[in-house]
Amino acid sequence: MLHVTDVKRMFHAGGIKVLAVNGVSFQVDQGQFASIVGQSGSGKTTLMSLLGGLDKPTEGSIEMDGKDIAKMHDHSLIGYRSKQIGFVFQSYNLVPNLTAMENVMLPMEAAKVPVRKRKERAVELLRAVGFTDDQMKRKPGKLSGGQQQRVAIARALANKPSLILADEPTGNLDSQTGQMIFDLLKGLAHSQRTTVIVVTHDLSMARQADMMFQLKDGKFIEEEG
Ligand SMILES: Nc1ncnc2c1ncn2[C@@H]1O[C@H](COP(=O)(O)OP(=O)(O)OP(=O)(O)O)[C@@H](O)[C@H]1O
Repeated sequence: MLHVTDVKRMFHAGGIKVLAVNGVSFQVDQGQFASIVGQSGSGKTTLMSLLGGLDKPTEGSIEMDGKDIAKMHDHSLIGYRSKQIGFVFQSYNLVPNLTAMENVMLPMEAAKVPVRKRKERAVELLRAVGFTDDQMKRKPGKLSGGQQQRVAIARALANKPSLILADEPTGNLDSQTGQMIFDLLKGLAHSQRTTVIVVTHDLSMARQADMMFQLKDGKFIEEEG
């Protein structure tokens, strides 16, 4: 379903050319849980931006269900992002003055899902990430980091995306909570048949994915370390 072929992304910084992504190819099937691991500056965030349609490659193709997003115009990319991609960030990015329920309902409101359906789906998703009815009514400030990330994951799933992109989703969590979030994402990839790609710099976590890609200087390398 996701087919990336020889993707490059070059930046010009102060007269110097930087190949942040330098010829990356891979394929991930529906419902697979993949990890991208690499040190700081290896090109992880740049690659995720390209996959999420937030940036365009200098060369190469990124086919999602047969459509090359590298060739899409800006208005089609906006549609691609809102309908097909769910984003999960290191810093959760929840709206602080909305409850967990309301945060999960927000993307459905943007997609014009009827109110009753929004509520039903938000409850279903929050239960799937382990929330009780009482916790659903709390605002982010009254939830732990791990719980906030669970809300963010439920929100990312709201519009039934084909692909979830999670950039360092466990980066702000202690190792035990981080492992639980990682397991949750893996379980959801399989149970909801949503492809999940997680970026991490934690090799031991990355190894637990169905497939692991190791980035170094913008290229995939054979596993090391
Ligand atoms: N907008 C930009 N302009 C110029 N250079 C950039 C730009 N974005 C990224 N780079 C360069 O591309 C390389 C890859 O950066 P990127 O942010 O993708 O790495 P990363 O693996 O996500 O790092 P980190 O783990 O620190 O977030 C780095 O050398 C970076 O300086």
